[in-house]
Amino acid sequence: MGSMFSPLTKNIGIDLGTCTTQVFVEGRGIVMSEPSILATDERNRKTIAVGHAAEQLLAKSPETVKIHRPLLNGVIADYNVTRTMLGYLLSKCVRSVQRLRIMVGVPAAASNVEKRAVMEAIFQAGAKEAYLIETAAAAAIGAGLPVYDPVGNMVIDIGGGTTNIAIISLGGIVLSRSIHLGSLDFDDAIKEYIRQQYAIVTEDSTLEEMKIHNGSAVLPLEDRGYYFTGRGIDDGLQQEVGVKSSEIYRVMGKPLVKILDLAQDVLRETPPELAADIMERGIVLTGGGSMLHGMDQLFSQELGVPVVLAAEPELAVARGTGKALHDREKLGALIEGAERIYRRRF
Ligand SMILES: Nc1ncnc2c1ncn2[C@@H]1O[C@H](COP(=O)(O)OP(=O)(O)OP(=O)(O)O)[C@@H](O)[C@H]1O
Repeated sequence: MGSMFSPLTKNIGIDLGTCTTQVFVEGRGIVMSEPSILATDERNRKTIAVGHAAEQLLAKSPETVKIHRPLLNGVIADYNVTRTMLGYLLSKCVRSVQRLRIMVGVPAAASNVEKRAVMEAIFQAGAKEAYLIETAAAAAIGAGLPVYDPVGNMVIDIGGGTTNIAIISLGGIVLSRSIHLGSLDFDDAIKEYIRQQYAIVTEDSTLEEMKIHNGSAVLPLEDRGYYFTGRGIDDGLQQEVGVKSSEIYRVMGKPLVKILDLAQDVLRETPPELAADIMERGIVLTGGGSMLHGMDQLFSQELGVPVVLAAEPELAVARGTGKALHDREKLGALIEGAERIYRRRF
């Protein structure tokens, strides 16, 4: 493998997320974090903006612009848009002459077809070598867990559209589960509540802000109000409403319970000697969704296990994919890879 030593080869880890795409370049760290959004001009179907720039267009919502969110529940929903978005984002991170070796995280529940689509998108975006790793394994590595040691490590990665849970030991996955449920489902639960309770509809960005600023996974000590404007369902008029933290806490309970149930199932199925390690060493939470206020406290209370939030939890998967690429010889069982044998133009 002479190419391994080529100075032009760049190891790149990507968290191709439902909400955010993050790029880790070996030697530089996280170089990009952009919303997984692409905008096209409807008149000629051309791409006009990607990431933050596309998000800004969304706010202005001109009629000639169509906004695409090519990922759903952690997997590719629109292949062509994903390929274009990835190619564009990568072109901003690396020089075209560089030989790219790329690793991307995929949920445990991704089908072979879904995995092939990710692999193909990586090649089409310019990679010479493409690798996949389960999202939760990448998160554990990115969070700095001792995944090679003969101890049980448990990680729960709560993203926008998926939650991935894994038990890792001796450089391999002992058990992993994923569910099509994440922090976007908290937004949906709040949206539905506001619609029913106040007969108001509001922007997705407002719902997200409400969740981040006033949401809580545990009963909030201080019941603060969040004031926002929305459009009345009956009269179409703008009106201001205040929603309390305790209301937001209550409506998020349903999706939260499903994530807790999955974590409980995983713990129940974990071999006893590894379960004992986890009871002692605790569980690590990663992913943007884990940053919800009180999430670690809730998991700890309900599972009866110490729980810690990783440092910069939203970056763990991207960091982990990059680190795993560097250690890919050691992590044979954890990753799938292929070298491009044909060249197509992006
Ligand atoms: N401080 C915060 N409190 C609560 N939620 C947050 C916070 N910060 C970010 N989030 C939520 O995290 C989610 C995005 O997390 P992340 O970037 O890990 O997901 P993703 O990787 O795009 O999704 P997936 O892994 O499901 O494909 C968003 O729904 C966002 O609202």
